[in-house]
Amino acid sequence: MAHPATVLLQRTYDRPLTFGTAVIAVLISSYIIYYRHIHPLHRYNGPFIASISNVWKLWAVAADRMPNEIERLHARYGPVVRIGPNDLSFNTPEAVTAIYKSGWSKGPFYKGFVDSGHGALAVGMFTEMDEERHAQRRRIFARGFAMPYIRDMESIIDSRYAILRRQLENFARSGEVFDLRRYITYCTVGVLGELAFGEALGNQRDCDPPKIPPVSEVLWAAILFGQVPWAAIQIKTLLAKLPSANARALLDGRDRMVGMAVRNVTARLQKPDTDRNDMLGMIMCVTEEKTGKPLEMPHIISEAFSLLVGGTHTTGNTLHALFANLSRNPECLRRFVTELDERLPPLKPDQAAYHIAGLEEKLDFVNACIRENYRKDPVATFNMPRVPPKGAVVDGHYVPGGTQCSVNIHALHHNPTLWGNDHDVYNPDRWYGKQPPHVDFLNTFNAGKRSCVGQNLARTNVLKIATTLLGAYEFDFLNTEEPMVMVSHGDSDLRTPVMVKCKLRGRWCCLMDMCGTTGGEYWSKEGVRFGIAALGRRRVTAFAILASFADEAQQHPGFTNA
Ligand code: HEM
Repeated sequence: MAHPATVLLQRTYDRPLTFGTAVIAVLISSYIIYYRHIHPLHRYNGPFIASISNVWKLWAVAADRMPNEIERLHARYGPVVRIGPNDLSFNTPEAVTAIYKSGWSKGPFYKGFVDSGHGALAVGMFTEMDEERHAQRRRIFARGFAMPYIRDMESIIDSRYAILRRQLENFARSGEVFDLRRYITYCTVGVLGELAFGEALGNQRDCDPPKIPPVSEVLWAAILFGQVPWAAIQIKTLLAKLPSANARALLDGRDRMVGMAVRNVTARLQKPDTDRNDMLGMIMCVTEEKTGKPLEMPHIISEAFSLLVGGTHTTGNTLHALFANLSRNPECLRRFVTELDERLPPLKPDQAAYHIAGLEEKLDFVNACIRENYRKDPVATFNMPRVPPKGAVVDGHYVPGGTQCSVNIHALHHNPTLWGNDHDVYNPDRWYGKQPPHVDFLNTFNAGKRSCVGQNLARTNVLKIATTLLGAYEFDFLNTEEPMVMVSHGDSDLRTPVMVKCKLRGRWCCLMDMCGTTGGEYWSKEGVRFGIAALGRRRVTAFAILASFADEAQQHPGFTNA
């Protein structure tokens, strides 16, 4: 009788397909058994598919649902969820402290942001995994993002707001309906361009959409690649071959944006002696701490790329959400405007916006509205994993070294144990009262040494634009019955338009163009303009000023000259 081993070999030889299938089945079962029952994260709950592959994360990003899905998983499984074979998600402030304030490095996810196959980009501040090199790079940027620099540059920032106001004043005059989001986007992109590159980006004057940096597409691609960084190049090749316009747009967006960064840096290098103290100029002047050499071109381009990605879409989207939230809460809008009227003097006729110095301190309810918007609709909503070098405890849970740990900002801001069951409701009053939520509950700009370096600029833009627009114009919001649809490519994007009609509010009505000093840059109420015209443009009389415009008129040089 033949030996059993010989029989088995003989059968294997006879039926190779069956044997092959059996081997594959054994390997797959062992893989699943390992990740489900032996792997150090096996005791953490989460979707089955997430425990054995990164397919769940890929799906959540591809479907634009990552933040909402993470929120849903926490509601189901509690404060810690396994969202990948080697990934844990948390949703508590204690976890924010442990993960982001302990100096852990960024996880392999961030390799998705480094160009896969494109020569121009090097590792930059945002993607740098080495903490020491990151700290050096961040020191370079520190001056450019500090509040004193932003105050110094305020007149340049305001020059962009002046264009925004002229656009709105044209709409006020024509009575046309428009989508406020568009004009805010052009303005915030313009501001970033001025500060970062010394020249406007995005063509604010002509409102030319192709000139807006395609940040959404870039983030979508980077975040998708980041879920499986070891397969980024293969995914890119696959996407390029798909007969899908969306896939093309994704890849084109990334290439277009790299192109924008290269163009801006090249243009800036050609005028090294410009007296404009922009951020790129600062970066070009610095030298690497260790070598004493100036930064090489791919590094400069990479930092320019980070500024474009980090600084444009985020600020614009925050403001879009703020206007959408206020328009759906008329009582909040009324209190916001009343506080502006009570606490701020009218803008002077030649002032495009309020000065940032002391502005926040003068306002309470306005700050609560902005803070609540940062809470309910944070825009940076991709998972931002950090990796402990060795085993650590996060919010009472043991985490082995090398695990990707993250607190999704949206999930934290919608954790019912922190905010109550009305976490989906826009309610600025939750920031009032004897016990407002702890400041650590809010993590819009993330925490620790890799938190948002541009937050001073972002906060400045949000506060100045919101106060100026709502102080100067009365908006008729037209589509407030439509639900606010936020889609997340990783930076949440308000898809619902903010359709408005606007008119100048009486107390802001400007006499400037009546006095003929600005070449018609400002608009005035028809009735008053009429009266002035009859009297001659430079003769502003008490008749024309009437009581409600007296303050503005008296501050205007044209008044004293008249
Ligand atoms: C409302 C507006 C903004 C929000 C919500 C926001 C949010 C964030 C968040 C959450 C991070 C941390 C990302 C991570 O850990 O992976 C970050 C980093 C960063 N942000 Fe912002 N940001 C905003 C505006 C800006 C602006 C205006 C700029 C530049 C002008 C900017 C530039 C950056 C850069 C360069 C980083 C990387 C910092 C580092 O790794 O050290 N951001 N931002």
